[in-house]
Amino acid sequence: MDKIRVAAVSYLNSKPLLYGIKRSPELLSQIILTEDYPKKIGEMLVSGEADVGLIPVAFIPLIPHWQIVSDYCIGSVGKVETVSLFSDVPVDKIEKVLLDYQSFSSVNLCRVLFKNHWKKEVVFENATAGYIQQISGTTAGVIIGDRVFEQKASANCQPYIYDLAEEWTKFTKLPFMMAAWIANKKLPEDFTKLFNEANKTGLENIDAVIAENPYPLYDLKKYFMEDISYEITGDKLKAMQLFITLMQEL
Ligand SMILES: C=C(O[C@@H]1C=C(C(=O)O)C=C[C@H]1O)C(=O)O
Repeated sequence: MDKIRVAAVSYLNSKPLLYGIKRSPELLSQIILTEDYPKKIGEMLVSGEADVGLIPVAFIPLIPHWQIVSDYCIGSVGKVETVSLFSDVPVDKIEKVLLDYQSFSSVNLCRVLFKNHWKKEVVFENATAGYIQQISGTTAGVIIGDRVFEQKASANCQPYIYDLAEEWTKFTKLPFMMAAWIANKKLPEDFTKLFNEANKTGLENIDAVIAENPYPLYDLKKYFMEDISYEITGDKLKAMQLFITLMQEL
């Protein structure tokens, strides 16, 4: 059989899920693993360049035969820390929002929140690399992933930081699921079983995952154990459905 092409998010939040995959010779002999930023890997699943990916759930409507293939995801219950809207002014004064080119879920989440939660019209602009320098005055910006920690630590960090996962939970009383392992075709069951077990290995060995990824800007134990919520639950699936519905109404 051809190797299964697996695409994963290259951020810190995915390290616990990838830890066991990278340590399973049986799995590694069956796959080709690529790591990139979330929007890129979502596009790879849509175009058929990958068979399974830890992709932003906002891509689901673009994948006809999508299926979730693991019990684990990149999710949150309230605050997540790394899906943020940075601004010089409070949300009611924002006029324009630069949307992170690396994201597809959080940028759509931001639009859903402006319309339904903050009930405020603003101009959205799809940003390109370097956009973080343009966040200023009434122009805010969405930033996701490790760059949020960098921005918070930088001398020119904005005074207002809205955690979009927390705002979603305030709005819906639900958790959130930004990304999940999604396949664009049916995959062999013995593969998905092995894959799921490998996902769990890192979550059961968080100290080893942290030792392998030293990070000076944030407490990764808190990040992996309290901020990111990795298990897919009924409420996360409910949140995903609601999010996709609201996104399609934009
Ligand atoms: C919590 C996060 O969730 C991420 C946000 C995504 C998105 O906005 O499309 C996709 C994958 C996740 O890695 C993060 O990036 O820190």
